[in-house]
Amino acid sequence: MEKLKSLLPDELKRMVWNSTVENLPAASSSLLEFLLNLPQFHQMVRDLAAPEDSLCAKNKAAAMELKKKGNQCYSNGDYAAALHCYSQALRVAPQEADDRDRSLVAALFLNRASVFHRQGLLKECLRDCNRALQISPSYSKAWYRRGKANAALGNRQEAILDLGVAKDMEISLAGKRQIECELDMIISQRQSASRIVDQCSQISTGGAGAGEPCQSSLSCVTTHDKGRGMAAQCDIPQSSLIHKEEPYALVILKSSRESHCHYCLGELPLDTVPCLSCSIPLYCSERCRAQAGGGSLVRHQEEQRDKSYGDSLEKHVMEVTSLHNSTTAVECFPEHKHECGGVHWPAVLPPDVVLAGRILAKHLSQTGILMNPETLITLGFSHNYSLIAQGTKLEVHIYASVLLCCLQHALGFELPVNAIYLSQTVILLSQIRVNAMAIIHMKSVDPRGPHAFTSTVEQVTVGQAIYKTGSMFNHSCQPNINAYFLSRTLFVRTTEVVQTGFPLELSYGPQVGQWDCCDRLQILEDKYSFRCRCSGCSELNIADLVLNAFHCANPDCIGVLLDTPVIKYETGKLTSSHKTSRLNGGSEVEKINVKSLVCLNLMSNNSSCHIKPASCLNCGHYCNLDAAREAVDNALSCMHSLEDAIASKEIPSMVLSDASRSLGLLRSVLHPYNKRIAESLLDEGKNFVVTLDAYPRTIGHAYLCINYYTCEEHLQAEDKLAQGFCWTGDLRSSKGLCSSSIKILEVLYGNDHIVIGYELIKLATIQLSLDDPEVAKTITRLEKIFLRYFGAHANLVLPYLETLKKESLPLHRQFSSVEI
Ligand SMILES: C[S@@+](CC[C@H](N)C(=O)[O-])C[C@H]1O[C@@H](n2cnc3c(N)ncnc32)[C@H](O)[C@@H]1O
Repeated sequence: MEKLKSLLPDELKRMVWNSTVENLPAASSSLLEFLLNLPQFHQMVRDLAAPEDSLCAKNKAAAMELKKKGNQCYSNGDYAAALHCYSQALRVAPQEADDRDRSLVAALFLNRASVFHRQGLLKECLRDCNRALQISPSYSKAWYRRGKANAALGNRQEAILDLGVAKDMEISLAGKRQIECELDMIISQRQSASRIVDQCSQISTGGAGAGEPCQSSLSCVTTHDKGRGMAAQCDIPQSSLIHKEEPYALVILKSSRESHCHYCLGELPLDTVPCLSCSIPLYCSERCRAQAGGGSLVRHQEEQRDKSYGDSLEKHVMEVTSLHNSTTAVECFPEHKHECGGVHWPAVLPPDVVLAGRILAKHLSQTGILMNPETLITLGFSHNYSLIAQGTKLEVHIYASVLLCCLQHALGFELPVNAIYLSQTVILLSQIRVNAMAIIHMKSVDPRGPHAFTSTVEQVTVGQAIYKTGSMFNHSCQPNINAYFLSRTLFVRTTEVVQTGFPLELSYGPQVGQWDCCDRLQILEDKYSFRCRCSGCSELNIADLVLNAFHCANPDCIGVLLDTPVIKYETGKLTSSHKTSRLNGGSEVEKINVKSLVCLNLMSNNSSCHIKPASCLNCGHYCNLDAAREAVDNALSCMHSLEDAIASKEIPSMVLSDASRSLGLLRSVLHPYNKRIAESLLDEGKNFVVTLDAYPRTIGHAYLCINYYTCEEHLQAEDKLAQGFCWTGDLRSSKGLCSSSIKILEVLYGNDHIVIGYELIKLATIQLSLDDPEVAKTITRLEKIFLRYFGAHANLVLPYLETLKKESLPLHRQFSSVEI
């Protein structure tokens, strides 16, 4: 990209930089003319789109090498390494490749099944046997392995049938005898059968609450300040499911490519299913692969059935080896199909460019030839082209040109590369910038796993997608709806009662309580190019006043001292409207800060009255803010040392006591609800990814929730200390700090905000570790908050909730039992 940019003449760059929607075709025409005459551009497109030069194509030699390596690892008992080799081999093995007259792919599936069997992963073993048998129905070893896995799973009847087929197919006498022994053993066991369920069918068919109907009470309205948006057509109760939608187009993010299914975005199982024509995507099941356009298994050419079995065996063979039983046709757009076959571009281009390619391909497949390029704009999304920064504009143009040429390789000349289509693709990319939604999943903890408490629980952005109706919801920093995802499906739920005609607005990211007004406005302008006009940014609210405030110099006064930028934004609100928004936190907050708000309101009504920086809004006391800032910087550097110590998993007691002192200092200089007391000093939860096997279970337990919470922006200074105390085993101190951080969050966000829910998870796990019966109350409150945000889907979104509930039951009973 940089190389191409550097080759463009300055005049052309200026033309693109200064282009508007109106003169876009002229700029596109000049750019395209230049690029199409540039050998480097053609080379780049060839590198990305020509399958013959691609490293992403299937490669039999590489697959054979990996198979050999896998076999060595298997013989040495290194099953994890063998599994890795076989999975990699499956990724690059061509479907039609043979290995000693047997399908190479079938042999690899069977080898991987053997590894799973050794590792006790019987369902994975069974699925891989099925795959081997669908390609090679007469693979006796695969029938044998299937029989053994079914027997171990207690599926006695299936096992008997499998081994019956294996025995019939086995040529050697010794082999037949061994199978007979197995059969006798199984027949003598009396266990009931159960079939295994497809990996992601639970989500796609529902699971608890997934069948919940939507309230069809939305209408699309237009306002002068926010454009189109959604509003309530009638009064909608809190926690109602108001919208459910499949994506128009979706792309997985690079960071999740090796860990999540490229279609449903669920976490990948160990028995991954690769694309059959290229080595890029991985799927969790054949069904997802078929839906994405990654192809379906085909029967190996040598597999001529010249043998017939008895009736029951015949039926069994047909059922197991049928190529269609796992990929029942589901109506969908095969979104990977056009970019498959070993081309590089889906692996190299940024996700929003790949997403644009998927949208174009879908549009083309639905409408036939793109006769009228104007129809692209009528996809109906708003865009921010004229507001994009100059440098970014140039990149958008070059990416659009590359994408069009790559797509033409796949789709042929139905997709012409000309100025009109380039302009449309540029607009499409600007639409994606404004309308694409980040698909966020919570990384689940398997409560049944042997290391349940060693897993981290965090929010992971796994994909980016366009939802046609979902994109119509406007933003508010004080949202009244919550958007979340199960698999790739978008769900939208009200988080409060919404009256008829009121706008239904979600948060695009920043919320009141999380950042102050100035930061929120900046983020929204940078990312979405709009000036937010929500209630949070136009009406006074407690959180915006206290987030960056200092403590009054008079220790007995609880009024706020504001810095100059905050004063600018807060008084700006007053001139535009004289309203006071939610007083989060109820009576306590009103007591503390209502005076400040009244003071601000008075000033707004009296133009001769000005808010003075560094003077308390309550009592007028002056404070030296420079000295206060210096003290804060020193305290924060101690907190950073604690953060480093936690990351290195060794916390010297000095660091912990310095951090405790610093917290005291922060509390004396900053307003009690200042963001920096509450703010995360850590980036993400990644520093906390630790194996807790080495730690006592109680600490591990308490620690889990901390991992969880670090995904949030706001990890309190108290939180940091709470982590430190967890590590040193001082769970009581940890619990105290956690409780005070909840109090701050209640003021900033309101009592039942999801952020409080995340913090309560942490409190509950600490309480569980302490055998504290109060945990019952914490979990009841936690459930109420999750119900508000996720309704009946709460347990699907965060399966860990169920684990917590189960763990707390004994304590709950103890707490509620009658004294005798
Ligand atoms: C995802 S679209 C929402 C639908 C859009 N209003 C439309 O007419 O298509 C995002 C765009 O809506 C507008 N918008 C959304 N929330 C807004 C807000 N709080 N204040 C001002 N404009 C907003 C901005 O133009 C933003 O780029």
